Amino acid sequence: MARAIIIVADSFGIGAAPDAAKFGDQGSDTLGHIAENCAKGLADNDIRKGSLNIPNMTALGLGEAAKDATGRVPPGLEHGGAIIGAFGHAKELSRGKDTPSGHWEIAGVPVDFDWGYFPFEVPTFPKELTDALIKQAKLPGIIGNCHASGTTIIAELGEEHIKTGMPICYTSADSVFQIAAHEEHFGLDRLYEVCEIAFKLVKPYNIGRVIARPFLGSSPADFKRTPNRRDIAIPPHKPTLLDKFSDTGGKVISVGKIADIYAHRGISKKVKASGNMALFDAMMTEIDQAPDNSIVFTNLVDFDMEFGHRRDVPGYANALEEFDARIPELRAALKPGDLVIITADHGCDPTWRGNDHTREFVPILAFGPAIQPGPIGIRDSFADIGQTIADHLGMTPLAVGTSFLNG
Ligand SMILES: O=P(O)(O)O[C@H]1O[C@H](CO)[C@@H](O)[C@H]1O
Ligand SMILES: [Mn+2]
Ligand SMILES: [Mn+2]
Repeated sequence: MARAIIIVADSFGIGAAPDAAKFGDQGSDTLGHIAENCAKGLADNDIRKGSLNIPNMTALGLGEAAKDATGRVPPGLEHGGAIIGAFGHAKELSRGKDTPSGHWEIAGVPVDFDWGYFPFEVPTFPKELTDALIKQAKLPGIIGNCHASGTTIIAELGEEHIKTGMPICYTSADSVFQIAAHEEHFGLDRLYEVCEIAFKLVKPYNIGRVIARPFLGSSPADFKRTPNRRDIAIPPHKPTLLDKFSDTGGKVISVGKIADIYAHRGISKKVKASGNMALFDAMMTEIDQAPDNSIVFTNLVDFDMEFGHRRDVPGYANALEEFDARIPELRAALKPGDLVIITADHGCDPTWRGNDHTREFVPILAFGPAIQPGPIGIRDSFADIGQTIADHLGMTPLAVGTSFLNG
């Protein structure tokens, strides 16, 4: 009688990874820098104030895990009482610090090859690629053609896009080709269709994902991306925990963008919602209904998309506090054979230069009625999470990773 609940707080790193310098990320620390800013009163706004207030994750051992990762407990996360979770930190074996690499590694499949990336120069996309896209998708042209933050480029080019009908194509330090277009003027189905064409065209460049980024509004003051984002992703190169578990009759319930990230492989049910709290609500409903022998797998994307990439420290702090406040509700809903793991897929330090991810350790906070609390130390791969879940669910061990249950 067992179930597993995985929650990826997207981008919630807890300190620079040993190989962070390779990425220009030495010294990055998503949690630590947020906590420091909060403690100094630099993350006060209308919604939140003062020190980072996340008592539930702190009681699960987050401060101690951060201390093991960086040498100090982030301010506000000191904990006097007993720690009630199994806690640790994990480094990433995969070569990239992107979302698919992090998630696939969590599910036992580290990414041991290099994704393709587009160069920082402008135009960023090869001419053959954009020419083919314009021709095959019958477009009047494209605009953007650079590295950009999605919200900034919509503000800059949204009006031109509406006027000309040319979609906004951009990329980031991730292996992505993103297309932003107006849901009404350009049309949502048309955008999805253009993305499908682009997905075929970027294959030779080894690009991991094409992402449709629809938006609404009439001027830079009110342009807003809608929840109709769609990721078209390359499937994992080897069977993941999800594939193996589904193959043996287990049920995998995706909440949020999990299904997209695994290219819909090994998924039994998909639930979507917009915003971390709505995703949490959806997750609670699924936990309530999920049968024995199931995995409820949730990605909370706002941490990354709304706050990490946007370099919004108060926003990130508030999102952590909102999430933390719901942990008692989650604990109360657990059944005897449940294992919950809270983790992340990479960092995205909101105090860091630029607007990209940061190469960091991720936290592992594990708990459940029969899970022994205490340190699980530094883990050599995110794959230890998948292996632990395989162990908990009584599966044949995965090829990569070491279970931290009872040991
Ligand atoms: O700036 P936006 O469009 O949110 O892009 C972000 O979202 C992409 C996919 O998660 C990443 O590549 C990152 O750059
Ligand atoms: Mn991510
Ligand atoms: Mn991201």
